[in-house]
Amino acid sequence: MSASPAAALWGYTRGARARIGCLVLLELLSNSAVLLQPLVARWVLDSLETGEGLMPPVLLLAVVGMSGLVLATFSHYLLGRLGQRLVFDVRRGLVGRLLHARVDDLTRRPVGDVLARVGSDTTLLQQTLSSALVRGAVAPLVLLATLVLMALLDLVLFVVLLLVLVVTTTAEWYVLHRLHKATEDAQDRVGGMLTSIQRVLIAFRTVKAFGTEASEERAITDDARAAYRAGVRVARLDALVEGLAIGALEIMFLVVLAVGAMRIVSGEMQVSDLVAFLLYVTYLRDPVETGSSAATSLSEGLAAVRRVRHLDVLPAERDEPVAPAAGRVPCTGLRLEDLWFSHGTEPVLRGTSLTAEQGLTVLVGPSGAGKTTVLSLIERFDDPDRGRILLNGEDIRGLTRKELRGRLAYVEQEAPLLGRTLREAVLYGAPETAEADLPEVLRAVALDGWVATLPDGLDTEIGERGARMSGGQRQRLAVARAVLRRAEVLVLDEATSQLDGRSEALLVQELLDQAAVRTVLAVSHRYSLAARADQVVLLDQGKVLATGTHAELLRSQPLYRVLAEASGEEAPLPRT
Ligand SMILES: Nc1ncnc2c1ncn2[C@@H]1O[C@H](COP(=O)(O)OP(=O)(O)OP(=O)(O)O)[C@@H](O)[C@H]1O
Repeated sequence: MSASPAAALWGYTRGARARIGCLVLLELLSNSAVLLQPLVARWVLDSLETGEGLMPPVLLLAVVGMSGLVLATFSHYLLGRLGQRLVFDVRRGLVGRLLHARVDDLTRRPVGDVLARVGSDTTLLQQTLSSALVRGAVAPLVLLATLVLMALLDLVLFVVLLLVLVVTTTAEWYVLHRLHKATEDAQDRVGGMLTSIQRVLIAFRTVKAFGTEASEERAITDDARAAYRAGVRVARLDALVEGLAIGALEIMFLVVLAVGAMRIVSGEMQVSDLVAFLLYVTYLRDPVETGSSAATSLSEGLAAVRRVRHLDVLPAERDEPVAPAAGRVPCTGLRLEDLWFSHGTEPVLRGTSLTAEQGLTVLVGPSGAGKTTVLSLIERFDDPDRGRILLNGEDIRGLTRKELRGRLAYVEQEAPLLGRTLREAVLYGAPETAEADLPEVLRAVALDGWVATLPDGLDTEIGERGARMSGGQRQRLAVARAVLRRAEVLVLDEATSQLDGRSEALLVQELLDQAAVRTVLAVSHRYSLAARADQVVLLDQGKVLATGTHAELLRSQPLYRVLAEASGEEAPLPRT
């Protein structure tokens, strides 16, 4: 967040500066054509008075007018295209940042707010990065040229006009400063509203079940109202800026007309000079309006940049190996040695050590014991503060994250699915899988029967009527997806929590089959899985209390017995 918003905004134009330069030239050309017109009009009027031929000045006026029009139209199109291109570049950069961010950095942000920053804030930037930059650069030059031409036409009128200009411009800058703050506030409020909507959408069933539609509606409406009020404030200040700009020109026109008329009466000025001067006064409107709308857009853009930068500076996960080449340790599977980890000040893991070799290891423990945290460290979503993790004898910090994750297959707690169709969802992460392998894996997770009932089978779109998936079906598909990766280690977080007895029995069997050829580490509250495991590790308050079989832990660990009994599953072994 070190660069100022203005520097960051300028940074976004990298790669397009030559195009911006060409557009500035094009705009200067089209404005020059416009600025020539009053002088040619004066020539027309003088020709009328002196009786010289009218044709040359009228023809020149037409040519100059047409050239200005063509150049302005072309420039308008090119500016629009440039804006789209620059916003595309910003969005592409942001998407890259988001996807390479650290899990914790991104998941702690409300999704709605992230969406607002990537969506509406970047849309605001579009205008700023094209029209505002180019026209904002050209407008002062055009204004200067107009003023110089006016000064050459009549110095007294010019001084009068300058006084009005200074007063109104000062007022306009003051309002612009307030507009800048108001815009930032309005964008923040839109982000807040989207966050509230996202919260409700995620827990929509709970909202219905608890009958809280009305209170949620009130809360979101309050957010929407706050966004509305902030937007109205922006509109008010925007209108004020616009009004000041137009009002200033009206006053200038009247003052110039009055003073000019007096000067004609006293013989100090020609009528054709006053007409040309008045034309320049009307032309003043253009660079002043363009300048003020460029300033407005720049102000909005800077507010947007500030919000976009919050995402744009998200540090990426480092992906180079960080451990010194300490050499291999003779062990297989996963070995966790004395892991310490904290999210803040309080450690979540306090010297966790465990070994999971080929076979099924089930990690159990009370809620908040640190089970998911252990899996996060194995996947290197985070690195431990102390201790190390070995994968088949190698310190995982000696592997790139990509390499490490390629050797693991992970099923996260909510088992979210990615992909448009069921086929894409199951092949996610293993797209090279042969079509012939799919029936077997679907059978293994007991989804073959359900898929057979769908008219479009695996091509059924997820989320559409035909494929509304239950939590259990989603979990089974997530396990199938992980199995297809044929990784060295299968890591599962509560992968059987939503299954009925029959599907669970099938899935447990599949996990046992997997455990016959690879290391399977499963966090589970289901003691039916623990009962079939090669070993069970009991974690409590970030420490391993005991390791053994289900029967051994039932006998020796009161906490394990309490947890097993509380799960309400099949009766534990007799106590000693
Ligand atoms: N991103 C985070 N920031 C701060 N604290 C966190 C974060 N993630 C987890 N924690 C805390 O770390 C502790 C361990 O959480 P973890 O999710 O590992 O427990 P768990 O054993 O998997 O629990 P459960 O069985 O309920 O899923 C909890 O106290 C939790 O509140």
